[in-house]
Formats: sequence, structure tokens, C-alpha cells
Amino acid sequence: MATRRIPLVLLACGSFNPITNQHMRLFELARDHMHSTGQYQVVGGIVSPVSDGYGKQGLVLAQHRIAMAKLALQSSDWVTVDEWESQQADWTETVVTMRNHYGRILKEYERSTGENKDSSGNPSPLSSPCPQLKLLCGADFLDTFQVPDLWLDDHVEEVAGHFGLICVSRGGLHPEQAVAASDTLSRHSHNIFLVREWVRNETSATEVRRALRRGLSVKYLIPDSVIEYIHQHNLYTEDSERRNKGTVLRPLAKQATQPGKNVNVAVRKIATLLKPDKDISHDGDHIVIKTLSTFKNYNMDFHVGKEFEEDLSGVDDRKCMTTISWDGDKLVCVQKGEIEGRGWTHWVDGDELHLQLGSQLSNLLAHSLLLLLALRFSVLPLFVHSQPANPCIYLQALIILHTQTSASPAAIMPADFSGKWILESNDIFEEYLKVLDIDFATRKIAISLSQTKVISQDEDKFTVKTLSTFRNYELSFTVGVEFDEHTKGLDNRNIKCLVTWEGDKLVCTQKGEKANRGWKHWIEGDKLFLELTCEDVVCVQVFKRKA
Ligand SMILES: Nc1ncnc2c1ncn2[C@@H]1O[C@H](COP(=O)(O)OP(=O)(O)OP(=O)(O)O)[C@@H](O)[C@H]1O
Ligand SMILES: NC(=O)c1ccc[n+]([C@@H]2O[C@H](COP(=O)(O)O)[C@@H](O)[C@H]2O)c1
Repeated sequence: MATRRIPLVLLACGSFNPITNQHMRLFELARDHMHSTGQYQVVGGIVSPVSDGYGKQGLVLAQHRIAMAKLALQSSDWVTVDEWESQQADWTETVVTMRNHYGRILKEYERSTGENKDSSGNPSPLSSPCPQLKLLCGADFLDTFQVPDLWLDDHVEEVAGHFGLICVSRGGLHPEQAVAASDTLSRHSHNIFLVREWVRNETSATEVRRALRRGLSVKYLIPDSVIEYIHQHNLYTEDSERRNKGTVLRPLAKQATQPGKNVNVAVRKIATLLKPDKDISHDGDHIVIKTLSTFKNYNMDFHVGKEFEEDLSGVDDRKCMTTISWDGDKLVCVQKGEIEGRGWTHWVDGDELHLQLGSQLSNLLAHSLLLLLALRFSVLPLFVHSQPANPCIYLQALIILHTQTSASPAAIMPADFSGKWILESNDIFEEYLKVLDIDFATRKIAISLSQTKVISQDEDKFTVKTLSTFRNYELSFTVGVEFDEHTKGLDNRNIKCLVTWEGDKLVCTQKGEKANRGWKHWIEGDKLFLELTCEDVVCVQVFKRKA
């Protein structure tokens, strides 16, 4: 007997700021994929734009995002826009939105099966199987599960385990790795459907907004009706992009103050009202970190490598013998005293400054990581504060910090790029070569070759050698010092270059005949990333450190 398919509803949650053609494609791709399993019959799709309380930079009002999504989806006979989430006063956890929709779906199902019950009240064999609801997302969404304090573990468990996920590939991301890296996701991998989009579409709402601000065409990226709506309401401007700038994303603020996080309610209330500044200055290994707030100020003034007596008045009023030292490019602090294993570690990872606090008291949250979200030279950090005034309580409070120092975190902890790096992936390299006017034959050779980068770094002085069996290229520069480069053997142009630190990224602007030309280098774990930009093409190369 043929098994009957499970009716399935797909739910996509996001900003949809604005909705793009690719958002709508996700539904089509997911439906095809789920039908191909032979198990499911997709019976509907829901777009659920997030509420204004989400706090994401540049988020225009929900009423506009809803209106645009409705206009866009006029062409679909099975995907609809739902306003429930967007109309909630505060931002709503995704799982709460899922429960709400699923409750509604189940009611409808019960109503329909009510008509088909046998004498003992059970659904008759004629009834269709119980419907399911799954969350539809792009590969970047899976990565967000790893961000500390963004998701509650129980919620990830419920989304992946109880409901299920359908995840469509995006850019060079590796959703299968995101699943493998998470215990929760890998436990439910049978309920996570990875959909491969072969016709790659890199449209992102952020890029669409940028183009609109610059007065560039976005035709064929978003529907004409949406373009018209945007122009009528003058939606995406420099002003609208500043909306929520400096605001901590609501999930980060909310999840970190959940009762399940062992937060002292009274202190949490005070802490969440605070807006302290963090002022970091340094002169060689002499570092001063001032944390200033209307509640409490705390200053640290130390020399790396020299033990000193730290008076934690205003924190937990203990004294410690403290030593802060470099461990690679991490700043590691050991605080010897009454509390065992006390200390912290600071490091920079991409645009983020991480602080890991450890102490016997905080074992419950032994790996509580902070994200200090950095925007170019200004950082918007989140601050987790250990306040064991009551030894049973671990306080985790989020405070918004605006760093007002010209010294970026990278100036304190510059990354070390030295080493040999082997090319692993080379995303849209051919488009990049094309935009540099490199001829067909050279392009075909170049994309087929492996590359090795050999980087020597002496503080801010760099030599980067790019080696392949076809051509070698060498570049030397000092961060902050402009230089002339002749791209010999590449596109043979003369350009004026300046490399600067942005966080721990090395960022180069290349001024010359080609617009918007430059590159960025950064390290994540044992990977070296190189983002090459020219005009509107962005190519990402990933290298692996050679042991
Ligand atoms: N090009 C794309 N490929 C695959 N998934 C995508 C793509 N664009 C958006 N998505 C997915 O659509 C959902 C809603 O996305 P969202 O509203 O955040 O748009 P976005 O383009 O990702 O926005 P932003 O550029 O601001 O990050 C998310 O699950 C996201 O991963
Ligand atoms: N804990 C949570 O439920 C949680 C955390 C972060 C984002 N989200 C959701 O993920 C989506 C992300 O959208 P953006 O990619 O536009 O930021 C939003 O719908 C947001 O509400 C949910």
C-alpha cells in the first residue's frame, strides 16, 4: 500500500527588509526538495517578518515590510505573508512564532478530521496524516545557532527536534558543518533537510538596501511592485539605515536575561538600564581599561606579564594577585585569590572581540562568551559581568558599551598572519578576473590552479608571496603607509594602495582605474580568508594553514 505523504507547511522567519526574489525562491526550492523525499506534501508556505522590536540596524517599519512582502507574493498561489509576529509589541523568539502557527494548523486539522472520526473518536483511515511545520532558512541562519546568547538551548532543541529545519545553501557556507559542529543539531540531523541551490543567487537584503541608497537599479533582484512601493515611500535612505544603529539585537539582550541563565533579578534590572563606556588605551604592554557606568566604574591599569594586586572594589570587593599575559594574540588574565580558577581571556575574532570569564562561581556558564560587535573603528560591545556578591549567584548582565578610543582592539591584539597557507576554496574567482579584464585563456588557467600564500609579518610590516605553477606575485607593505603597486602579471595596472587594520582584519583599498577595488584578509581558526573586491564583484578565497 502506498504511504500517504505528510502535509507540510514551511515557515520562513526573518527581517525581509525588503523581501527579495531569492527569499521567494527559497520556498520553491524547499518544496521541490521535500517532494523529492517522497514523504511530504507541501501544502503551504508562510513568510513571517520580524517585529520592529528586533532592533536590527536599518530595519524599516513592519507595516512597510509586510506591505512589500504581500506585493511580492501576489505571484504565488501557495506562499502567504503572516502579520502575527510582526505585530507583537516585543521581538518574539522564533520557536514562539512556530508554536503559534503550529497551534493554528493543528486546530484546522482537528476540525477537518473531526468530520472523519470513527465510532471511538479516532481519526478514520480516510483522514490525512497529521500536518507538520518546518522552519525554512538559508545556510547563514544555521550558523546563528552557534552565537553565544542568541538562542536558548531549549529553543534550538525544539526548532530542530520537534519541528525540523529546511536549510537552503547560501554563498560558500557549509551548513553540513554547522550541523556537525552542534550536538543538538547533529542529534536531530534526520530532521534537518539541506537543500542545494545549484543556480547560485547571492542576493542579500543588505546589498539591495545599499544599492537603493546609492540610487542604483535593483530591478530583477526584487519584484517591480516592491521597487515601486520603496520609491513611493522613500524607504531606504541614509537615515533609515541608521535606524537601530548602536542597539543591541533584542534576542541577545533578552536571552541573556532569561531566568534559566541564573541571573540575579535585582542586579539584572539595574544592569540592563546601564549604558557604560569602555575606554581602552595602551602604550606597548602598558594597558588601561576603564569601564565607566552610572552604576559602577572599574579601572584596570596593568603591564602585561607583571603580577599586581587587584582590588576588585565595586565588583565583588575581593582582592586578587593578578597577572595578565599574552598567549599568542590572546590576552589572558589569571586572578589568584579566594575564588579558584578565576580569570578571563580576551581575543579578537573577525569583527568580534570575545571575552571569556572563568571562575568557580561561573562553572554553570563556564564558557560564557561575549560578543563585542565591532563596526569598523567603533565597537558596540556586550559586556558580561561577574558579580558574585552572593556566592550562589552568577550574574550575567548585558550592558551596551561604546568604545571611544582611537585604539581599535586590533591595535592591542594584532593578528599574526605569518605562515604558509594553501588555497582550499576560491569562490567566484573567475568573475573577479573578468571584471579586471583578464582574458579568457588566462582566466581558465588561473581558476584551475592551486595557490600558496607565504606571509611574513613583523608587527605592521608585511610581505605576502602568492605562489602557483603559473605565476608568482609578491607584495610588501606597511600598515598605514600608502604605496604604489603595479599588478604585474595580473591585470598590469598601476594602483595606489593603503592597508589598515579594521578589528583584526587587514583591509586594503586599491585606488585606480577600477572602482571599489580592494581586499581584506583575516584569520578564523586555522583558515586564512581573502576577500577580493572589484566593482560589484566580491570573491572569497579560503586558505588552510600548512602545518
Ligand atoms: N541569497 C540567499 N540564499 C539563501 N538564503 C537566503 C538568501 N537570502 C536570504 N536568505 C534566507 O532568508 C531568510 C530571511 O532572510 P533575511 O530577511 O535575513 O534576509 P537577508 O538577505 O539574509 O538579509 P541580510 O542581508 O540583512 O542578512 C534567512 O533564513 C536567510 O538565511
Ligand atoms: N532565539 C531566537 O529565537 C532567535 C535569535 C536570533 C534570531 N532569530 C530570528 O531569526 C531571524 C533572523 O533574521 P535576520 O537574518 O534578518 O537577522 C529573525 O526572524 C529572528 O527573529 C531568532
